Amino acid sequence: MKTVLVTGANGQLGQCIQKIQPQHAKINFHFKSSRDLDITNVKAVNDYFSNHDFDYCVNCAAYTNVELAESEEEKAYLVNAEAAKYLAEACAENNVTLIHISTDYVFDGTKKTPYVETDTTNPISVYGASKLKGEQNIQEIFNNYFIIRTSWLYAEFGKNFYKTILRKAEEKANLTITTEQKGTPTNANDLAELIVEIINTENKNYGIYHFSNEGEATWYDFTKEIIQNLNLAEAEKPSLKPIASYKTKAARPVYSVLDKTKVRNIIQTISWQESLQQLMKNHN
Ligand SMILES: NC(=O)C1=CN([C@@H]2O[C@H](COP(=O)(O)OP(=O)(O)OC[C@H]3O[C@@H](n4cnc5c(N)ncnc54)[C@H](OP(=O)(O)O)[C@@H]3O)[C@@H](O)[C@H]2O)C=CC1
Ligand SMILES: Cc1cn([C@H]2C[C@H](O)[C@@H](COP(=O)(O)OP(=O)(O)O[C@H]3O[C@@H](C)C(=O)[C@@H](O)[C@H]3O)O2)c(=O)[nH]c1=O
Repeated sequence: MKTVLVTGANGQLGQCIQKIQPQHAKINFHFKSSRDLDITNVKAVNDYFSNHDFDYCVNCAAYTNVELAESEEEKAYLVNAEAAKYLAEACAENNVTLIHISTDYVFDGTKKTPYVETDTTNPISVYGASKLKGEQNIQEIFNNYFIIRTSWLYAEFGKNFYKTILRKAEEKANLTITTEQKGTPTNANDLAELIVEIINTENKNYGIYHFSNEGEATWYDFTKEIIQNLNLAEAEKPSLKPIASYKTKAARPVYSVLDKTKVRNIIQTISWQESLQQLMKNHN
């Protein structure tokens, strides 16, 4: 039996892990929402670790509003960098393995081929910079971590681009979506499977890993695929127009496809289209 703390458990990824809990009876999960355990409260974190005997901490807690982070820099760094340090310190102190999630936005997007784990980071947004600082803080403290960088997460839970498009489709809004960035949409349910696989196999190959679904897409391509999979007659579908750029406060990498060679030693990866279709078959 392994005992696992999941922080930020009511977010998108946290809920995906909660969903598969019944299939993993050998894991004793402690799901903690932001209300139950505020990871920026160092005393609360240390007390919680002292009172339990965890094998793993899966940190799903984060400040994820890329736009708002530009004007709430302090808050973004507190959650994404400082609190990641508190968790790493508590993990080091209590001999707990930390599974921490990071992002493709740690890169600047100037590469033209998939990013490998050792590529130079150079975030171009506050969110990306705060997540990178979180990675660095963890690495300075100990070695027993998995930092999983992923991209463009979506699921049936929480707030994400996929759900925004479903809502707009329902409203029959006219969609104008950018072709400026290329990355890989990733079903957060697949990331949840990877995390549980690491725990179940007691994988000790610590380090940074890149994980996403396979293939590449622009946000426009992703939207087109979502609309194609909607259970609606053609006439009922929303109109969709590609645009060169969509005005935003935060800059986003124009290219952020991740190389999955390393993570394929742990889990098989599937194409983003296949994973999207599976999700939409079950939720439409
Ligand atoms: N979403 C995406 O597209 C991507 C996400 N990632 C990373 O994946 C991870 C999971 O993201 P995702 O599930 O989508 O994010 P969500 O925003 O859906 O969930 C984050 C959760 O963290 C909680 N949280 C925020 N502050 C604190 C705090 N101080 N203490 C405890 N909990 C807190 C939030 O709670 P509340 O709502 O109550 O504040 C929320 O439930 C994050 O590390 C993110 O950076 C990486 C790439 C892509
Ligand atoms: C709503 C909307 C957005 N866009 C553009 C804006 C932006 O360039 C792109 C993506 O929009 P979003 O703001 O929803 O996505 P964004 O918040 O940038 O998503 C990111 O979230 C963080 C947490 C990550 O870690 C990243 O991997 C990535 O998933 O789509 C349109 O072109 N049309 C629209 O109607």
